[in-house]
Amino acid sequence: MNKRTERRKKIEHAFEEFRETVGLALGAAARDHSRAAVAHARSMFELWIRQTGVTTAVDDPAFRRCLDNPLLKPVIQQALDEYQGIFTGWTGQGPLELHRLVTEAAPGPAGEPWQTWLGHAGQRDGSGDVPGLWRVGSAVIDRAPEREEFPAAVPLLDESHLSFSSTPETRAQIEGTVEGLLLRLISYFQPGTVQLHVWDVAQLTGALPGLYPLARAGLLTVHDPARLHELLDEFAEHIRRIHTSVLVDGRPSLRAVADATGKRSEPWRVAVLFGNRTALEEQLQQKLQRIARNGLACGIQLILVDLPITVNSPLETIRVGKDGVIRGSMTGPHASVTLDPQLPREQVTRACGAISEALLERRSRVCTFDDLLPEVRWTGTSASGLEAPIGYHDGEPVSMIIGDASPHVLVGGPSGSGKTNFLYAMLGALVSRYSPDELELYLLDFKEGVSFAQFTPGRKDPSWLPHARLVGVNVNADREFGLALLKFLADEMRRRADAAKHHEVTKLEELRAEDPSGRWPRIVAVIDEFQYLFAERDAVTSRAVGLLEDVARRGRSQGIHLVLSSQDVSGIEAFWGKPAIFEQFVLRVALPKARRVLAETNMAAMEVPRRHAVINHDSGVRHGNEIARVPDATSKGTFDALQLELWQRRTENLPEPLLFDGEKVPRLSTVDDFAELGPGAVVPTALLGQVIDVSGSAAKVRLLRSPGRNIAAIGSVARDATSVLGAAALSLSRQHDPGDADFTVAYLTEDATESAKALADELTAAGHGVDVIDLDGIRAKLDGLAEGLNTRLSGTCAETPRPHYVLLYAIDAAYPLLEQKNPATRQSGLDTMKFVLKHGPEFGTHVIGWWRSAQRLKSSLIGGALDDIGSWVALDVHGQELSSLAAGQIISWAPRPRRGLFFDRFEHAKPEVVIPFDITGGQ
Ligand SMILES: Nc1ncnc2c1ncn2[C@@H]1O[C@H](COP(=O)(O)OP(=O)(O)OP(=O)(O)O)[C@@H](O)[C@H]1O
Repeated sequence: MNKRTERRKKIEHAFEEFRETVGLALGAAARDHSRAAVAHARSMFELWIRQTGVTTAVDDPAFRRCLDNPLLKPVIQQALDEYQGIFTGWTGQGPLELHRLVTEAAPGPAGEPWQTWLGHAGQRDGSGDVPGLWRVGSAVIDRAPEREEFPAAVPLLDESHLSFSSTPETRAQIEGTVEGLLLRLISYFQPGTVQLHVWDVAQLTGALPGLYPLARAGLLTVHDPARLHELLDEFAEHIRRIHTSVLVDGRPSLRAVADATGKRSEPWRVAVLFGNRTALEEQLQQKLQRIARNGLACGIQLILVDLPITVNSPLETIRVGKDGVIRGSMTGPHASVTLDPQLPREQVTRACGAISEALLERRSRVCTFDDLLPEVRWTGTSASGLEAPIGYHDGEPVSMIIGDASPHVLVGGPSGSGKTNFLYAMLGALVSRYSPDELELYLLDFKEGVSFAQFTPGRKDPSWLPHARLVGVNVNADREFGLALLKFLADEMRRRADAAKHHEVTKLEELRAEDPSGRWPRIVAVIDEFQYLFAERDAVTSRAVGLLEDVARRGRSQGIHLVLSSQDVSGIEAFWGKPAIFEQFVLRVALPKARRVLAETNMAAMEVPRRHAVINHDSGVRHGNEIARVPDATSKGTFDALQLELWQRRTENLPEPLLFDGEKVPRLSTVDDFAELGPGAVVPTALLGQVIDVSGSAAKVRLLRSPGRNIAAIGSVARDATSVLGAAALSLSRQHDPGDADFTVAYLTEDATESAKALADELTAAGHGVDVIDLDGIRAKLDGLAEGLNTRLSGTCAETPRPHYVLLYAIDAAYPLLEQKNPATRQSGLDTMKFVLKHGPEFGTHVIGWWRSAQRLKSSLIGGALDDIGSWVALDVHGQELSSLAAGQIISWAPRPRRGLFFDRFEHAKPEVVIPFDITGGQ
């Protein structure tokens, strides 16, 4: 091969190499380009997936084409792996856990499907656990790898308000959800525990028609579209009331009170307000905001539908988006909610009907007297007050509290409205809770009839009420008895105040703490038909008003409480004229159609049905109204059975209550003051009758050996006058040993004969010397007495004079005889009588005489001799005839049967009423 050829080959080879090298370089570049292009495509693809979301991307048809591209597959796979990785904690676990939580927080009708509860009335009373959540539907997390459902629920009652916003297309669906939610609420609790209020801006009726049967039982109120302000005002007032009367001890909410006391005292009020997507006018908006802010603590729950509002309180929302997707604040923005389907209309109506029925039935269930009584008797302590149920409302007890905040009670209602029955129910509830050491009762009934008499032992029923210390019946003619009771209470109040002062405290509660061994029961004084006490414009009324004012104002701190009952409070001028008294009667009880017991604008008593009462612890203002059905407490087997049971429980040493029966004439022999008399008295005391006081004491005249100690019975009523003389003689007789006293019994008219002789027989039987004389012997007797006194006056007799009681029956009948003068001495028999009256007492000779008129007494005792009658009992004699016998004071006294006016110049400032004793048939 030549050189040329060789060189050529070399060149060709070099070119070959060059080409090869260029080819290699170009191939590598193309490969790099293609690799970069794939990487870029993958990155772009990944970016797109990330931006769109892998789950959305997977659903995109354009995207689906890329799924087959093997170059992009790994990108998808990686995104899907990552996405699955993110949900590993959720898938399978999350929804299950939510199921568990909601089942726990929303038990029974709060969360279960309607088939298990719709149509049955709930049993829970709201005091125990309240569901934390209430189901509205289900939800799914939009982008979860598995579309696993979980329940969607919202907190309600006490926790949060709820707001829905819908689209026009979904409004009906939202209404269905609201209906379902409300049914869950009312089916969970006892009927009455949740009350519904519905307001729809657009329509008078229409919203939630399935619930209308609830209105029958007052569980649902549909409000007028134009009157939202009324509903809001009502709620605002409710909030105020709860704050001023229930949340008074620092507890922040009704829920807190229920947790502490174990009792939900107020129903929940749920207001469902349907709007039209425009805001309310400013004023309503503000009211609604205030209610939203303060309502939850007071049991008010708002459910708003399409009512735009911003609130500064917990508010859950459920909104339907423009895309039709429903989202809730509980489930968050990534979950779409499927609301539970609307409940079948027919079943809803039927269920609401059944719930209403259940409530009406429970309300009408006759709560019995026994329902008012505690299972265990006498366990209550009255240190800080008295509290007892007196009736029921919606099956729940309604209590009354007598204590520092509501010390006195005013009960009103027309005749037949049930006042007496109410008082029995109240007393039954109290006496079964508090023992006689905790509570004492003073019971006064001005009504004709003897309704309180059953508290004392009777002939048929020996039992008596252990708490009763005093029972007054048939006292309408004896207003003085009301006065006596008030006086007793005022005295007791002072005694307690002194004891408190001694222990350096001011109130009964503190006194009891300082003096634990002392007996300081609360005292409740009940005066039925108390208007009789103020019936006249006289001294009794003015004294009663003064005492009542004192007790009403100061009794509260000393544990002395008044319960005044009347058929017509408005007629009691004396009472109304004294607002200071009236204000103290904070607790008002109005029976049906009662007038003026409650505040003037409070008409509740006009609407309350028979056998119900309005109980108001707020001086009768409207927001304090509580309605109670009062059980029958007067039929056989109610109060009487309780009394028998408590009577058997009483301690041995408990004394019987004192009975004052205005219709009964007290027997001398049964009076304590008589029984206590015995021989050896330093100053003999004559008992003339029973005075009207709380201890049933006798009118006493101490027969000192001093001038003026003679006694006159004045008036024409033989029965009463002879009683006065007889009781005086018999009581004096007991104070002398047989034979130690002399009695003269002079009967000078026919109608005195029988009683005078009977008395003489009794005195003789007691062993005393008795000289019985008639008209024939009177002059000689008086002359003899005068002679004896003369001897003593002249000092010729040194013997101690014997007590001598001279009983002159109708002495004025002997005046014609006595007026004749003794020709020798020029003295008349009347002069002799005056002499005996004047000088007798100093020597133990006391005249106890009956003059048949005041005029006759006065005419025979002219010239200062009237002063020798130091004490008297006037019977059918008018007040003005008596002034000269009572140091000239004006005496207002209108005679009344079986009553006398007693005055003892040496003891009394004013006369007092007495009841002449029954002394017939011996003591
Ligand atoms: N809650 C009730 N349940 C059953 N019966 C009742 C109830 N309240 C009242 N009664 C009955 O109604 C009647 C009248 O009641 P009550 O005597 O208590 O009325 P009142 O207002 O005291 O009437 P009055 O002033 O005329 O005496 C009585 O027969 C009583 O038994």
